[in-house]
Amino acid sequence: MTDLTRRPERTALEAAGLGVKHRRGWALRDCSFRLPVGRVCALVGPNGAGKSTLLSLAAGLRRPTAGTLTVLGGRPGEKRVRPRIAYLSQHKPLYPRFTIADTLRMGRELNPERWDQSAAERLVHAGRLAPDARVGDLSAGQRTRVALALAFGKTPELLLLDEPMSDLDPLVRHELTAALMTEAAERATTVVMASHVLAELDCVCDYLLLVADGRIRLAGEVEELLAAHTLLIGRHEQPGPPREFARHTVVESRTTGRQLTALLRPDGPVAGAWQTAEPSLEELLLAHLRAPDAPPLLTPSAEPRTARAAA
Ligand SMILES: Nc1ncnc2c1ncn2[C@@H]1O[C@H](COP(=O)(O)OP(=O)(O)OP(=O)(O)O)[C@@H](O)[C@H]1O
Repeated sequence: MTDLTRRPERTALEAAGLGVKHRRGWALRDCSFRLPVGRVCALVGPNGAGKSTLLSLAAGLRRPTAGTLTVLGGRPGEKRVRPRIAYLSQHKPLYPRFTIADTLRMGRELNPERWDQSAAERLVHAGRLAPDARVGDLSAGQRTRVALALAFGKTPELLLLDEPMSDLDPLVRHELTAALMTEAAERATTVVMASHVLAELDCVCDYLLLVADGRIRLAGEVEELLAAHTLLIGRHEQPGPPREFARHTVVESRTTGRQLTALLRPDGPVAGAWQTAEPSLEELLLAHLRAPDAPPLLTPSAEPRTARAAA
């Protein structure tokens, strides 16, 4: 029976045929995906894959060369969208002459309707930073904390973070990740977080966008993407992949001595005497990063609705 009380999931980001061309080539090409609201999404890919380009498009800082990107139902950067987004770029620009208190005051004045002073201060206090300390005198990690405080204080519906934790020590990284998760859960904030630290994404993100060479390779719920793959280990002495794999999608297959390890997207049961397991998120990502030509996979919630409507 159809549940009529169930509202369709709203969309935080939707790309259709999205492309960005720089002087030397395409940074993003023919990207189509959807990110539903309320997800914590890892944005993963090798250096130069197009992650920062995608985030800066979503923040309204640059325009696509081709296709469209919709953010919270509007155009990136437009007046009704901009106040609902916080974007922390890799460079975390802050005014070095401002004190921390000045910086938070600026946040309050620029976002009078949404500002949450206590959310911003909680983060500053947890780092034992003095409000009268000058931003220019802080370490890189301390500046990251202040930049995150500014982003949290804005109480965004969509938080775009470009490698936010890269210059933090492990303890602070842990603490700030926990704070981020608490704030996101309390307000049902959608978070998109570009990161290279694969092991740390596992417990944090429930959605994944994998970009490689400017194209979307994987998109969707982490659980569904993991469940669609199987890791196989077993004895294999012939050259090339085993014949039993022919009807399945082989993402990656490696042989060390007589042992074969493969990541498959199986189409039914896999014949043969293999040890099988569901991959960890890190195993899934590493295999796809090593095999950029593997066919892309989008789960149903990550399929753009505009494309479906047009079909
Ligand atoms: N302003 C620019 N002018 C010319 N090319 C650019 C510009 N910005 C990015 N690019 C190119 O676009 C591609 C994607 O860059 P982008 O910074 O989006 O990648 P990334 O995935 O964020 O990489 P990283 O993990 O190293 O931060 C790269 O080839 C880069 O050289």
